[in-house]
Amino acid sequence: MGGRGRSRTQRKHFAQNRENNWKYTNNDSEHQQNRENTNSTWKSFVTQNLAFEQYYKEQGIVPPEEWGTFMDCLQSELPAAFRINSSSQCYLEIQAKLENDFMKSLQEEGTDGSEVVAIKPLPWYPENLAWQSTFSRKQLRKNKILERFHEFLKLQNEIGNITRQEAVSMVPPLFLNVRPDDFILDMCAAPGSKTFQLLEMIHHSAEPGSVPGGMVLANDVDVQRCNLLIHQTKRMSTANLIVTNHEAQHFPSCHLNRSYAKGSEPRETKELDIDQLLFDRVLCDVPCSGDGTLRKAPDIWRRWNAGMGNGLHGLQVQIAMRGMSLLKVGGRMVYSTCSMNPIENEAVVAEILRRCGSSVELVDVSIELPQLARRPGLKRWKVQDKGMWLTSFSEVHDSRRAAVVPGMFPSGIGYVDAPGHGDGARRSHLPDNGSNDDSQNGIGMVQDPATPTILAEEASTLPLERCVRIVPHDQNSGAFFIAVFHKLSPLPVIQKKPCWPGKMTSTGNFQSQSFPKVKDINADEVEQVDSVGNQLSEATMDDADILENGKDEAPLDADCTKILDEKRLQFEPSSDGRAGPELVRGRGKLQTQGRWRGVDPILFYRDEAAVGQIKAFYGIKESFPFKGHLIVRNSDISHVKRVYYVSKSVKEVLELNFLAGEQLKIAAVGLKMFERQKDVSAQCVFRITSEGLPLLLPHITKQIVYASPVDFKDLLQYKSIKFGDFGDSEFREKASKLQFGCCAVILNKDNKTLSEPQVDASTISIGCWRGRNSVTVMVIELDIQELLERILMYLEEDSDSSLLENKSLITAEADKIVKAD
Ligand SMILES: C[S@@+](CC[C@H](N)C(=O)[O-])C[C@H]1O[C@@H](n2cnc3c(N)ncnc32)[C@H](O)[C@@H]1O
Repeated sequence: MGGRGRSRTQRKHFAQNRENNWKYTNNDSEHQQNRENTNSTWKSFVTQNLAFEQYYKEQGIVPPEEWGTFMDCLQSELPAAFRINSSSQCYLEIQAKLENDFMKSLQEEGTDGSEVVAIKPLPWYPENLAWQSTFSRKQLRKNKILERFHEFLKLQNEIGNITRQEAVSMVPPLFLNVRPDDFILDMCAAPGSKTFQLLEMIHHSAEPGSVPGGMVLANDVDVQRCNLLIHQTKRMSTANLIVTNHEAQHFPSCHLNRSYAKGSEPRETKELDIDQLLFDRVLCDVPCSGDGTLRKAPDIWRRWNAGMGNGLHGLQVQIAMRGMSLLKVGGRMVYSTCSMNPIENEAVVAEILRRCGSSVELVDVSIELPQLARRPGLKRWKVQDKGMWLTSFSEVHDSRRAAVVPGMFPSGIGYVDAPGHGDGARRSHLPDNGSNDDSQNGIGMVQDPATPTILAEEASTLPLERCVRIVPHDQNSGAFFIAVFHKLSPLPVIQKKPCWPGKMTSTGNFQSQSFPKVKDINADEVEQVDSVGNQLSEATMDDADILENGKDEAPLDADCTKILDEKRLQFEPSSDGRAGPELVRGRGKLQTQGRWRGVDPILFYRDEAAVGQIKAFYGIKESFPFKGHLIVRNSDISHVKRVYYVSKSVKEVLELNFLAGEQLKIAAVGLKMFERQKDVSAQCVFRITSEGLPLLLPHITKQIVYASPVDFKDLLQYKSIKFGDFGDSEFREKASKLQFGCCAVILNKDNKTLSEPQVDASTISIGCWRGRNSVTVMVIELDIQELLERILMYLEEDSDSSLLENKSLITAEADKIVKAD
């Protein structure tokens, strides 16, 4: 399929098979025409919504002369985009394949005879790591000519070498300026594409076998989506991740509390580096109406209404405020949505600035990512409620004050009902943020109650132009909104202003109305929350609050490893990995993780004998931080099935969490490094997992054997080979001298004589099982397929004809696997 030398006829056929979704003209009548002839693949969806058009025209999110182009773009399918995982072993190979193979083979001939680029790196993404094609995902699936490229994307995505992700969704993590040692909180993380990106960033420059100093704590309220996130991030094989399941607006504080340590199992917590869980970077990619994804999810056209954004504003403010309180001084927080609605964007940013006052600044990022086309944030907008346009809170009818709050308006100014209200009497302003009167920022614009209110259209005096708006037609993408905050000092004690539905009384108190299950974010930080004006301090969470929050949460299926495990186990002899904690639950015993019922526990693995046996069997070097870094998820230590490895950073957070009374409800943590095997003849019952091997390999001195390219290929192809059938006598001899049990087979690319194990970034290795008479591969089919393809590529470069003879066999094997998948 495909290939560099594709003929002209093929190219024309290819051109006819796809829509021309990269060419736009500026002629408006043409646009109208285009819109009427909505492209065929979208016929099943209505791609119009008059309320949408009326709303955004009125909000002025693009100038009137661009409206046609904007709508045309929204009504066309989104080009597919993907990111190369820079921490993957073969990311340079993937880059080379895209540049040297697909970029050329997918080129299309333009109408004027010129070549049109079909895939290209996104110019604003560093190091050519992100790519965009001119085909939509649907076209990739359906178009025969794109089949080879599509198969490539699918395979690399599953393995974790690339992540298919909408281009603009890659932007927020870039604005976080992540460093390898950062502690990062991803507050609304599922399904996890940005979490994956954040992990890539902290792992980017890590040497093989080294663990970066930072960590990512990825949180989501939705259990099912949390499971997706865990599945997604498993492809990363990282020891630096914790996944939690909380409402972000109530994300717990973890404060060192020595009293919790009493009576619990002994922990190595004498010297904790941290005594409070705060983060260097916080990502608030909040739930939103999502109309920036219309090109990818056209069903939103049908569902869209202005109320969607209004309904989310309060929650978005709460989540962002909680994020801000968990951010370290000097840290950066990114607030983002895939919505175009100013109520979910600028209005939220303005409210954060008003609440945080001079503790926080909105960062001007105009010189960052210079190639990214963006527009400044809006300073003026209106609120639409029940079809009515409102320019200030004074216009909100009493009966609607539960739904429309002052913070939604550019000034953020609320009003109290003055005597005589209802018959057109004057209204006076309420203090917005008493202790943060910062006229430069436009904060605390408290008007003299005697001054008559001017009901002119409001404009914010906050520097909202620093926000980043990405509109679809600037670079043929989805729409996104991003705001970057810098925390300058601890959050001040401020007059708290409610943002949830409610009503101001004439005494200035706020009567909360129904906003079920959503407390004000600052509730976590104040002693009493029932009226405006409570004291706000830095993050402290009352334990009782957490218990209360936890009560009605659904039990979490913490063992999300099972999706992948089920695949893996098909090829792994004697594995008892299925007997996970969910089976224990099946027998009627509900696991508990501290205070969290239905969640598998987190325990440091302190079985000295077992840990010592693992260490001795694989000859794990003293220099490798091992003891104290192992975690199990089963309270019955005698039945440990999986052992997870955690980085120093994650270890610290876990230890702090224990000392804080297990505030965090942890769904997944660390890297699965060992798994128990049933084979009793093995000296060590724990095998090294495929995901654990790359990290451990540079640190083990035993159970390693080097294989020639031919023997390595044979192993992958036949899965199990008797000692006598290996071609290389040295390998045969060395393999037969290994102890029974798990071993690592390393590809000796150059057939060198190696006395010492040598591991670098290009080392290819697989986990195997040394049985009585044979060696058996313990790798899932998908990885086998990828490895076979890489070896094929390597053989292509090699001039040894005896190796080349095997090429067709390998290709056939790889094809067989693709088809079976
Ligand atoms: C825009 S999506 C996040 C996308 C994600 N950051 C990514 O890049 O893959 C919003 C997420 O917020 C979650 N969510 C909704 N309400 C939440 C809350 N109160 N606390 C935490 N997460 C919430 C949803 O389950 C959803 O997964």
